[in-house]
Amino acid sequence: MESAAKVKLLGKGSDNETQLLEILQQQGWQVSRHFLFDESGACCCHQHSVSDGLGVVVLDAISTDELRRLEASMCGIRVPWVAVVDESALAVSDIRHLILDLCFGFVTYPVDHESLQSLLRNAARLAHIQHLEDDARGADTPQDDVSEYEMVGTTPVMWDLFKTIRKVAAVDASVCIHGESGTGKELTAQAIHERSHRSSGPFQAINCGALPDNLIQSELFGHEKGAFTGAAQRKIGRIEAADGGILFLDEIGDLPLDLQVNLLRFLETRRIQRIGSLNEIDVDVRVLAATHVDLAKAVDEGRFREDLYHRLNVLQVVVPALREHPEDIEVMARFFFKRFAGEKPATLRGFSRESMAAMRQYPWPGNVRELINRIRRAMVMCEGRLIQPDDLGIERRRIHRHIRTLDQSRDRAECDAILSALVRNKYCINAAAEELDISRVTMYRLLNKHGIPRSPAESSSEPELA
Ligand SMILES: Nc1ncnc2c1ncn2[C@@H]1O[C@H](COP(=O)(O)OP(=O)(O)OP(=O)(O)O)[C@@H](O)[C@H]1O
Repeated sequence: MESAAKVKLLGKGSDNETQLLEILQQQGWQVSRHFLFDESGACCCHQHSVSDGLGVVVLDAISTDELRRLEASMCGIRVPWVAVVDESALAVSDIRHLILDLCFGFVTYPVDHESLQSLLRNAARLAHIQHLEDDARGADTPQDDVSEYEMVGTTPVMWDLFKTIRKVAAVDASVCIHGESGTGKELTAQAIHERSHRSSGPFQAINCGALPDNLIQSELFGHEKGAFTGAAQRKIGRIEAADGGILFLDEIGDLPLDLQVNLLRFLETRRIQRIGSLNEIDVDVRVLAATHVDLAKAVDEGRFREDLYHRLNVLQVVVPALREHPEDIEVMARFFFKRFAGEKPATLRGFSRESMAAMRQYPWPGNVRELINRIRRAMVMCEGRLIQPDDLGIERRRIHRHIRTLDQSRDRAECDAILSALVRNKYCINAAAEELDISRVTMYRLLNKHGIPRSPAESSSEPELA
């Protein structure tokens, strides 16, 4: 634990620091003193980091902007931080957050020598067991917890989805689940299954786009031994295996046309014939299908049978894209953080505010699946205490930062309101303007002012605010 006796004292060069330096030296700590910010205003505490010591950060006369830079920098340093702060500064929420999120503890002026000594000793002990823990941690197994099928969402669009799931689960008709890739279509199908009277029966899922044409027939309907070359054993198909339960046909738009005929026949007769068999078998299965393509268009273009479309599309469920409910991102992020907590380093505590802001503004082309992947990777790779935008692989320059004045705050609120209205109205500018109760002309002026894209396709170059 000797190495933990090293203390880095960081501040803006105040007299308080000079006194602290003397106190710490008297107490026997090996102290080195450093400036928090360089001449350009960049926070340089990471330049002075030690992997085996303690950090004392003096939060005297520090602006909101400096706090943000400090937070980002401290996050990347795995040492226990002790803050020294004026009692009055605890009224500032940014300072409170920095202490709560990143510090082991804090002391206020006038500094009580004994309290500081005991705080630092405890911090040093914590650093010591942290090292032991880090050394002991091998390859943890991923933790897929019991809430695997739990759907998270607190926004009106998600409440609508939950309501629809409950209604649809109560009946036995076919359902077509529409939604972009990774939005949660399969999870929706599982939720319908769980809430339906078939919940004690099987849930069989098959991705119609993932199997070669020659295999999908036997995968769906099964085959008898010797039915074709390579059919060494009898195989029960997914439809038969789902007897008494639910068959989930993902990417139904990819089902080859000849198999669409067979599926339609099954839906009409509720009977199947294994390949190579002359017998028909009664099967009691409810079919849920999912698609990320516009099936009605596929019908118009002759790629999907109209009769099958109507058979499957008795009830519809639309799963919203993540960008349509960005307000859910925070709660989802925390949910997935908990789910994969077993894979994270012990020091990692959560997300920085910058990363939360970045996630809210990112367009999420891969939806919830992409959110999960980015969070999971960030949790494994992050070396600091809070996940930063870089850990998530989301570009920092796209994030709204450094708000200094009331005007800038208003600008940001205006920009956020316009973006949300556009997303809610699927980028229909008239509808968004109407919702915001402004004219089209004003809407265009504001779009130009904030550099907001006029269509989702343009949204990869998001606006940047001061
Ligand atoms: N609302 C949600 N709450 C919690 N987890 C979710 C939610 N929506 C989706 N997920 C998770 O996101 C991942 C992707 O969901 P799912 O596989 O259901 O999407 P999908 O739309 O079927 O994808 P694809 O189009 O690729 O088939 C899964 O791990 C799922 O558990």
